[in-house]
Amino acid sequence: ATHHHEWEISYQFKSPDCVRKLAVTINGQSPGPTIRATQGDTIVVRLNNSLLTENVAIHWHGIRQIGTPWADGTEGVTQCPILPGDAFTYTFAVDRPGTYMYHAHYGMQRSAGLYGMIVVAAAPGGPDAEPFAYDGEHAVLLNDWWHDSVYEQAAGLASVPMRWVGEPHSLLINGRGRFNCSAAAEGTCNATLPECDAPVFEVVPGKTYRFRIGSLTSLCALNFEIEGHPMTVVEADGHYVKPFVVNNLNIYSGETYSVLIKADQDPSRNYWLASNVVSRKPGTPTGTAILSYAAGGRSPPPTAPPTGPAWNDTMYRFQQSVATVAHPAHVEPPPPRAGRTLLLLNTQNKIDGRVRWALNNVSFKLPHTPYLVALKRGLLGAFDQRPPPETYEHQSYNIYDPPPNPNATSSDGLYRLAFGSVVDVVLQNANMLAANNSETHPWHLHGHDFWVLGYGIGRFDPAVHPATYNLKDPILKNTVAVHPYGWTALRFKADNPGVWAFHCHIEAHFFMGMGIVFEEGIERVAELPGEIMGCGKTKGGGHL
Ligand SMILES: O=C1O[C@H]([C@@H](O)CO)C(O)=C1O
Repeated sequence: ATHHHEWEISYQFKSPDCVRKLAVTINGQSPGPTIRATQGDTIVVRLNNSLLTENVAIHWHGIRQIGTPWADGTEGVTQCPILPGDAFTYTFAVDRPGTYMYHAHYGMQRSAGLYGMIVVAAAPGGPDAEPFAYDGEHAVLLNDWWHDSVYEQAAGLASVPMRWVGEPHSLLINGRGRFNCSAAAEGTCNATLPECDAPVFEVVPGKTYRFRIGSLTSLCALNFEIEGHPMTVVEADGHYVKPFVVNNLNIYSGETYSVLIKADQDPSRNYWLASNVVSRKPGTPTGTAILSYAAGGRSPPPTAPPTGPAWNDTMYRFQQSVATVAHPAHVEPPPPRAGRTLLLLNTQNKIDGRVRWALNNVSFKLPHTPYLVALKRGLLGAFDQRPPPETYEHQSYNIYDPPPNPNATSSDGLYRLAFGSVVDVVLQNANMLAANNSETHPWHLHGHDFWVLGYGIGRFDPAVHPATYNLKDPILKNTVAVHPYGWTALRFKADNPGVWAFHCHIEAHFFMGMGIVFEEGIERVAELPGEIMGCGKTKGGGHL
C-alpha cells in the first residue's frame, strides 16, 4: 500500500509545558502525526514549507532508504534545504517492521518541535512477525524542551565565549510537560491550558500492552519508568530483542524500544509514567504522564512520581546496554571480520576560540553542496577531498585528562567506503575540556543498521578487545550509546548506495562538529531527482 501525507510546516504558538513558545509544527501540531504503515508499504510525504523565512528538511530516522538515498532528508548530505514557499516530496519504502521516528535535520531545527513517530507493523505471517503477543499498544515519544529559541541556542553555541544551552526547562511526553508557572516570565505561563495536561495512557486490568518508546531529546539521556509495572524489553530500533525485564529503561536520543507491561496492579488507582534525566546532573523536573486503569479516570496517581536511578550510575546504564542482544529466533549473524576499522576519538576541542567537538581531532562542518549531488556529478570542488583520519594515537592518548592540545581543525571531508565492504567503527569517549567530566554520546548512523559488537569502560585496545566482541547474537541498531570514558564497537556492511551521515544525536553536539559522513556505491545510485538540488554548486542543475 502507498500512504500519502500532505504536511504544512509552520511556526505556531504552542504551550507544551504551559509556557508559550513558537514551535515548528506539522499541520499545526507538535509532535507531528504518527505515520502508521505495514512492512513493505510506501510512504509519500508532500511537504509544504510555510515557515516565513526558514528552510527545512526532514529525516526519516531508522528508515534505511534503500534505493532512495535522496529521500534521507539530511540537509547538506543528501539534499539542499527546502526554501520557504517551496514544496518537496519524500517517497520511500518502510521495508522493516518496528518503531521509528522522523525529525528535522537542518541546523538545530529538531529542537523547535519538528518531530514525530513512525510505526511499522510486521507483515502478517511473514518472517519478521513479532515473537511476542500483546492486547493493545501505545506510542510514547520522549523529549526535552527549552523556552529559548533554537536561534538563541545556536548563536550561543557559536559565540566566544560559548553560551551553553544548559539543562532543559521541561521534559515532554508526547509533546506535553508541566513547567512551574511561578518560575516563568509574567504572562507566558498558563497552567490551566488543556494543551499541557498530562497525557493519559489507558489500560484494561489483566491485559498486556506494548509500549513503543522513542527518544528525540536534544540533549538528555533519559530513564523511563512505568510506576509499579516492570517492563519486558522486546524491540530496539526495529529489531527484536532477547527479552529481558527492567524496572526502568535507559533511552538515548535517537533510540526506540518496545516494552511489554501487564496491567496487573491495583486497578482502583492510576500510576505514573516518568522520564528522568540521567548521565547529566539533573536540573529538570521529572516528565510525567498517567497510566490509567479506567476506575482512576484521568486523576493523578496518589504517589510521588518515580525519580529514576542515580543520574551518575554509569555502570547501571552500561549493563542495560550490554543486556540488549538479538532475539534467539531473529539473530542475523554479523560478518566474521571487517575489512576496515575506524577508531574515532570523541573530544571536545577549540577552534579559533570556539568550543567544538571532534573525531580524531577533526571537527565536522557541513558543505553547502550536498555530497550526494557533488559525488554523483563529480563536483569535486564542493568539499575537502582529503579523507579524515582513520585513527588517533591510542597508545599515548590519555582519555581521562582534558585534551592536552585542545585545538582541532575542521573539515567537510568524508570517508569513502568500498561498496559491499564490512566496516568496524570503534567510538572512544574521553574527558571533555573541563577536568573530570565525560558525557554519554548517542551515535546514529543513517542508511544502515549496525551490529553492536561490544562496549567497554576505559581505553579501547585494538590488540585485546576485538577478541571479546559478541559475534554470536549482537543486536542490530541504528543508534547506540558511548558511555562516559567508554568505548563502543559496531560493524556494518557498506551495501546501501548513497551518502550517509553518522553523528552524535545530541543536537548541540552535531551542530558543534560531532559527526562524519560515509559514501558507498555512488556509481550505483540512480538518477537524482532535481528536487534535492538548487544550492551551492548544484544551482542550475549541478552540471559540470
Ligand atoms: O558541549 C558541551 O558544552 C557543555 C559544557 O562542556 C560546557 O559548558 C556540555 O555539557 C556539553 O556537552
